Amino acid sequence: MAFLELQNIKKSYYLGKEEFPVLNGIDLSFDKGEFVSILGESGGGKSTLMNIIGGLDRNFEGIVEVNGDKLDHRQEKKLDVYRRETIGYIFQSFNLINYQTNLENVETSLNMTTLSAAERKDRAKALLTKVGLVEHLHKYPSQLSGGQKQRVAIARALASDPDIMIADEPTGALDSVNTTEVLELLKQIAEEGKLVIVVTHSQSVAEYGTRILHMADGKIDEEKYLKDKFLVPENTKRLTSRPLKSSSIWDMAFDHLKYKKLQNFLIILGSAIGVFSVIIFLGLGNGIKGYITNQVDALVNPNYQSVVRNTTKDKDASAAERMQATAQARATNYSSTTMNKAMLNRLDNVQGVDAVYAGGQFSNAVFTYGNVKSQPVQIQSWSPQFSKKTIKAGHQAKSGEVLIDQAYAKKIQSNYQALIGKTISFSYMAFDSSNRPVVIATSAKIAGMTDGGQSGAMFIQNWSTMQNDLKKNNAVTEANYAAVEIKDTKAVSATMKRINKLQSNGMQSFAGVSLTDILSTINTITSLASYVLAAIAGISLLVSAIMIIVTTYMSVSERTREIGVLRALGARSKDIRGLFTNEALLIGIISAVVGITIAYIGQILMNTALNGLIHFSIVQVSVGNVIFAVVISILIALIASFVPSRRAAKLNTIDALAAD
Ligand SMILES: Nc1ncnc2c1ncn2[C@@H]1O[C@H](COP(=O)(O)OP(=O)(O)OP(=O)(O)O)[C@@H](O)[C@H]1O
Repeated sequence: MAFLELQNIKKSYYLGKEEFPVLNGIDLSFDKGEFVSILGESGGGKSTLMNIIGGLDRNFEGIVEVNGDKLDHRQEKKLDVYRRETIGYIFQSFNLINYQTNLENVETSLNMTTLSAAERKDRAKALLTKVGLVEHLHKYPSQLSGGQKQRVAIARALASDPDIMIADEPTGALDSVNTTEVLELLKQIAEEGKLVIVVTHSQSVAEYGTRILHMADGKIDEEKYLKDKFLVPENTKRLTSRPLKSSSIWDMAFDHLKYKKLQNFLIILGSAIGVFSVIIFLGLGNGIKGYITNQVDALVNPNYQSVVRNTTKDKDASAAERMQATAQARATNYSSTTMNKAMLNRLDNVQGVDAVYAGGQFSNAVFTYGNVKSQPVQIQSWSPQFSKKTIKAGHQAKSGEVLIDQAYAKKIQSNYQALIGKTISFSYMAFDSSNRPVVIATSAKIAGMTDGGQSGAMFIQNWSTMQNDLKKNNAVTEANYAAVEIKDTKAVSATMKRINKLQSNGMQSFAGVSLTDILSTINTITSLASYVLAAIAGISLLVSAIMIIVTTYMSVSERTREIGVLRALGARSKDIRGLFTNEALLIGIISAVVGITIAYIGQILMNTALNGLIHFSIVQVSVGNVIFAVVISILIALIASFVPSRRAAKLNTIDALAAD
């Protein structure tokens, strides 16, 4: 029984419904050790027959039997294995992979065997030595002559130790010297016991073989035996094949990435800028939120909240609106705004409230030192709600003392701290029990200076000192606001809600805005703004996605032949998809790393630059932000490469090999 048998092979091409028969029933048998040349007119069907023998063409009629086993052309996986183990291809136009060295080209075929890395390297070197290219191992195909390229291709075809070597016009692009050298190599391969089938137009090339077949009109019309077939050595050690290793697919993707340096550098730069901007905006959002919280914490203690008596009947008014109404009512109907003991006790009994501190706030206070008058300001009693950090010089106001605003103190004299201990006069407006205005004109020792920052100027006395002045002038001494202490920071919001719900005579009793709520609103707005900015920055990621799509498409078209060669060597369609997906993934990963690095440097630079101004790290990139950016970058690369990689994987091998 022959090693390779073709029985009644028929093949037609169709143009619409019109049939163009190419092979009209071919019966042939081949043995190992034969060197068979196929001659024939152009368009006679030689290449078509080769593709069928080589397991590239699946649409034909008839039977191909190899070593007694029928080859099932419907099973793609089996054909992949068949090409990997049994067939070696040599093409007229060499079809070497241009971004791999000669050694790597041969190794690519060996990467589909179970040999170890060292064994693969040794075998690739030995094969290139055998074809006379030991000095050119690390050169690229573009650095070789045509004859040398074809010898690399022969070494690659031999790498997996196939039984059948198919060469379609292997000398078509070579001069006579190189032709002889290549034919000698092919003859040597046949002598080693392989079946060599060569398609040629040249009678002299055909004469090299052991048998000549002539094709015309899709049939073998002549067959001539020139010599005996070569003896097949027995028990030759065979290589075991395996699918292309995934590490090799990564290596190839990386090699191609390096080969197209400039193009990929630009894409990576574009994507990295996108990643950088997204991270920086998210980090800026964190920083601004942190900054606001920090600023507010520096001014007020979140565990103390201001509460005033409610004066409006409008139940739908927000707590802030009701507080505003009370502030206005102080000037027109003062007695409606004061809180007596019973009211303060009521507050104290609210679940979550740990203590209640009564206090007073009066507007239209004017301070006078020498002839330096202040603007009309508010004077208020010290509340535990205030942060001690607001006192910039001196100490808290004790009995008979007052804390004055630092900016005003500076206006009085430049060495303003020398004012501590000096007496200052001031007046403010209060009310008597009949709601008539009473001017409190008094004086106090300056205890120190405050800086209210964003919340404005702060003039502060202790409540009992203020009450004394009020009493002396027959003004109402009841509190007009209270600070409630809520020790459990998490309970602040809920406790304030309870206070706002308390009612008497059908209207709410109190009004109080939780600073925590305001803060969380501000923080929500800041987060939103930073997400919007990050999303805008994300547009550049979209652009990079488009760039990846375009380059992967371009890459697929440029590398169509490479795809064909890899398939002919036995790579599976999913290996081809992996090749392009991996390259896009590498771009995504490198972009993320570069983007994160620039963002990290940017964060340091921006924080250093702004630290003098705000004493706060305004960009605070979190680990979560970084992970988010990496995931987005990789996802975009994956999604962008999805369609082009699939297209590459689905390419028909014969068409791919015929690509220009
Ligand atoms: N994909 C295809 N679609 C339609 N017709 C095709 C296709 N491929 C090949 N043919 C036709 O099939 C016939 C045989 O082509 P094939 O390439 O096998 O011939 P060949 O003998 O190898 O020719 P040459 O010596 O010029 O390479 C030709 O007439 C060709 O036009």
